[in-house]
Amino acid sequence: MAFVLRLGSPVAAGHLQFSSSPLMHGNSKREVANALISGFHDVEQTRGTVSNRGSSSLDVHNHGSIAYGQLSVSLEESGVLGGGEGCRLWAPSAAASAGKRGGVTAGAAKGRRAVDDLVGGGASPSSAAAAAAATTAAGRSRGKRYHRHVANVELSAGAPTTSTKASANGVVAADHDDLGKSGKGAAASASSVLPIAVASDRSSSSADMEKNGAGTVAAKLKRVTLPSLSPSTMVEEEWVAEELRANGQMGTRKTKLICTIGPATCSAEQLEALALGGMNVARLNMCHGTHDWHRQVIQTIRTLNKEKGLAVAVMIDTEGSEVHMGDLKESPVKASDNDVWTFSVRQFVGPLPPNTLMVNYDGFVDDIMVGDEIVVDGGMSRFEVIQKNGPDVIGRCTDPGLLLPRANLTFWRNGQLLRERNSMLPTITSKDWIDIDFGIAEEVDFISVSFVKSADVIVNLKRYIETKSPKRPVAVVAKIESVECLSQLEDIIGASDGAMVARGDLGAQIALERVPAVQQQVVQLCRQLNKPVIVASQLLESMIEYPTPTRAEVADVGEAVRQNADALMLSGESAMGKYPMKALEVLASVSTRIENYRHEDDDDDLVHLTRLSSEPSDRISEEVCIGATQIANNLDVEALFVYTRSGQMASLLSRCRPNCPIFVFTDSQVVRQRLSLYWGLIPFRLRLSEDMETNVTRTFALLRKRGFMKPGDMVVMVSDLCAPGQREILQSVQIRKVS
Ligand SMILES: Nc1ncnc2c1ncn2[C@@H]1O[C@H](COP(=O)(O)OP(=O)(O)O)[C@@H](O)[C@H]1O
Ligand SMILES: C=C(OP(=O)(O)O)C(=O)O
Repeated sequence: MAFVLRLGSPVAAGHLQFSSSPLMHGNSKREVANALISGFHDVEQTRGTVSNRGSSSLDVHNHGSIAYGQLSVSLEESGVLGGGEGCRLWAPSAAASAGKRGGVTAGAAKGRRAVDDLVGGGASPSSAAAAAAATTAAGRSRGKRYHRHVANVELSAGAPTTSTKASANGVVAADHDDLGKSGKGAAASASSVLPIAVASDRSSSSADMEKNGAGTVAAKLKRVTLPSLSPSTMVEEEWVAEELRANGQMGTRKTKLICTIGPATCSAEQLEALALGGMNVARLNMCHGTHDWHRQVIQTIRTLNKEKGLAVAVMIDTEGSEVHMGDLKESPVKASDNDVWTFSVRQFVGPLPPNTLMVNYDGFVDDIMVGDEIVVDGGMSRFEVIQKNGPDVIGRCTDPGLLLPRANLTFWRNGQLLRERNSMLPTITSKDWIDIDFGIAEEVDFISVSFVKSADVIVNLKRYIETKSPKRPVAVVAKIESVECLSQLEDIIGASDGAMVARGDLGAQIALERVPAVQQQVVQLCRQLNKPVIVASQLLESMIEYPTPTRAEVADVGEAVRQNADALMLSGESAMGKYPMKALEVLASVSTRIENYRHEDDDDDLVHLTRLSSEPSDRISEEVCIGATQIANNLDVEALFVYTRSGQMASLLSRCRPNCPIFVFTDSQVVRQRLSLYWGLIPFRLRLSEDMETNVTRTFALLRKRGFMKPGDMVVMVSDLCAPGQREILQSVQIRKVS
């Protein structure tokens, strides 16, 4: 059976307990603890009028090879869960403890709540997203450990009042023939307390639970108080306080998130909300806005990093020699079937004539012929060229749709992409060089280059950056979006510091059905070549307008996470959409859930990683990281630690995609920011000592205070720092317990 928290459930002051469910059998203590803690945070976020400022405790223990856990939260006041959005599911419940308790079902999960169904409660068959997630997980489980991070909810104190009962309307109540004696009692008392629905899960009966020793969980639990992050407890030792200030609050999500900043997100408050909501990199598209506007955003992010101890990196994205429309008087404009529009290379001063669009590429009128097709934004709308008239090309709309400012334009003849003089346009235009100089001067972390067609352009740009800014290199990311680059992927990615699958323009240059395969190929190649990879464009496109994603969008995000991409990027969703914060939340929650399912796929992943270098010192670094990952996975440790000045060892560890988080300690904020883009890395800035033991003590203290670690946790440490008094780099792997 499944008890599931329902949005708007009344809960009474007293004790709220989350227990790990029998479906978590076989999970590690860490996974159980993470699931419970994440459940706790979910309740915090959705608690509505409930105050859970009371005490909380987490108990996790092993019973044989099986981990069990319980999280207790005491509520100071009665109230209603959920504040109008978000409903978290915990299921199933088969615990045998007596007393009043209640679980309530999600009922018909809709919209946003469907995303939350990915928690995997399995109690909401009406939710397509939950079904899709369940299918994916089941399909990938291959009979191995089956991670379902679910926990049940029991309410074990304080009888609710009639009024709270009445407020939980619309909840389905059903019988369940599998209820064991205690389960039935629980359900009966629950329904007298709170309305419930019982979903079937025959594999997890209370008998199972008892057989596995859960009935005695409470008696055996080792009690550990949840770490508090209140400022008063942070300042015992001055240097720890300093490190904490420098390193802010961070999560353990492995997939990194990039937000394009635009009018919807450029204020200091909005940027702070994004940064605290999990944005790892802020992207500025140089197609839009002025340098003054971009500078303001960059400065705000730098200030935020300093004041909040964050490491949000900044990426500028060049416009490139894309052919696109100009700005529109009003936006967006709709082109209807058979409408006649003029595409002109004239520079209009003042308002545009009706049904007229400017085109930024002068050669356009020479390249194009009557009968060709003009495709806007990869298919948002289409026009057939019916006439050429000096600087104007007249097109009749054959496929109605929206015209957005600066929308990309491609030209097709007989079903083939037109590669006339437009294909000879430079990858980096004179405007782009000015933007690149701006980026270097503003000390951005990444420059992503649009429409890369060969590796040369990347090599030249990197050389240019090195001469302009020898002390502070800026990483160069190649955008994979032109048809020409597909035949040279290995050279281009090899020459770059990372790649972006820019699916928007890519989908305008190749058949749409090829895009998923190219995405997978680029993601895999980047991992082989040890370059971070970003999956970009239309991940949550519908959230530009609507507060909830479509099921298909959730599945797309899930697939990119499953492929182990380093980062996901929001474009219009965060730049000019109505719900930038919600879009970021969806990326964060879907990534976290899908990451939990990913381990089963990766058992022999490491074996198939090609070796990167034949240089002896590089070979040693690689093997050290591969070995450390294997140890960490086999021992199921809580975390990997890496001490690094350049970030190289950290990137090699990220490439191994270990099961646990990777805490990186570096003394450079620049390196720390750059590492923000890499999968699984949680970079901290630390004054690195030459004495490794000092570093170890400091990092233990830092992570204990942060609440990431507790005494006794096992970690695997990798270091390439110099030994005291020695010049030679000493690479080491240690297995340590947190003291
Ligand atoms: N700096 C900005 N100023 C104004 N609008 C922006 C800015 N950045 C992005 N946008 C808006 O967000 C949309 C999506 O962003 P993005 O995908 O980066 O650009 P594009 O659509 O040009 O490829 C843009 O079409 C534009 O409407
Ligand atoms: C990310 C992309 O680039 P831009 O936003 O510059 O069009 C894309 O085309 O997918």
